[in-house]
Amino acid sequence: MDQVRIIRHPVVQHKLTELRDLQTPPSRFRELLREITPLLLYEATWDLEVEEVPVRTPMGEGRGQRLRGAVGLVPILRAGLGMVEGALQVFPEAQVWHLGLYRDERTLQPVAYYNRLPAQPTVTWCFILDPMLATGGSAVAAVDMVKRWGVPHIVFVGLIAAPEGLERFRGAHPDVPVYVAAVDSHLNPHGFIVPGLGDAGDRQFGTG
Ligand SMILES: O=P(O)(O)OC[C@H]1O[C@H](OP(=O)(O)OP(=O)(O)O)[C@H](O)[C@@H]1O
Ligand SMILES: O=c1cc[nH]c(=O)[nH]1
Ligand SMILES: [Mg+2]
Repeated sequence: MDQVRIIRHPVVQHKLTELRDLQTPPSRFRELLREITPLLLYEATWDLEVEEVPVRTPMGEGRGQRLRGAVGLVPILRAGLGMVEGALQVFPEAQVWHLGLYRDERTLQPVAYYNRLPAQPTVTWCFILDPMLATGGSAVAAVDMVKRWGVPHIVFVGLIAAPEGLERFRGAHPDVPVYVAAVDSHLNPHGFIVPGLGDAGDRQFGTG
């Protein structure tokens, strides 16, 4: 399987275009991010395992399927926070484990500032949520942390990736699938995705 999947669904692309638009204010940006995340997860969850179970309907006995294994959502602060609510609509019982990473503006290296993952893994599947994969440093660092935690199945779910970042990510974690709505042209000299959408954290929270 190609480990990078671009979700080209028309509804996803419609919402992504509004997210990119510099006129979109933070309130609408947050709403769009909440709306688009379940659509991304729909595609990113095809490989989840199920088990056959009996089900009693008002009309009698039937057979059904139930998801197997606990799901963890791992938003990368800050921007990944905006994807949590939409992801919880898909997995209301998921555990949410936050990772705090920011990119040093000068070196573009990720700096970890929050990680309360317990010693032992508590989930089987882990969906790492971050709208932007630019140089790939933050995504690689997040997967490093989740792998050290010991989760067997890890998937990265984002909105926009840069080709440079995807190459770096594939080099570091070829086993981890990446689902995004777009792969853009390139990174500018400051490490921003072009055309991208700007700083996803600032656009959500009205900062910067
Ligand atoms: O692929 P990279 O080059 O590592 O860049 C991507 C990272 O940059 C953004 O976070 P940022 O550092 O702006 O932190 P913030 O979400 O707190 O604004 C974004 O949400 C990613 O985490
Ligand atoms: O374009 C970019 C690059 C990194 N982080 C963002 O939020 N946007
Ligand atoms: Mg930011």
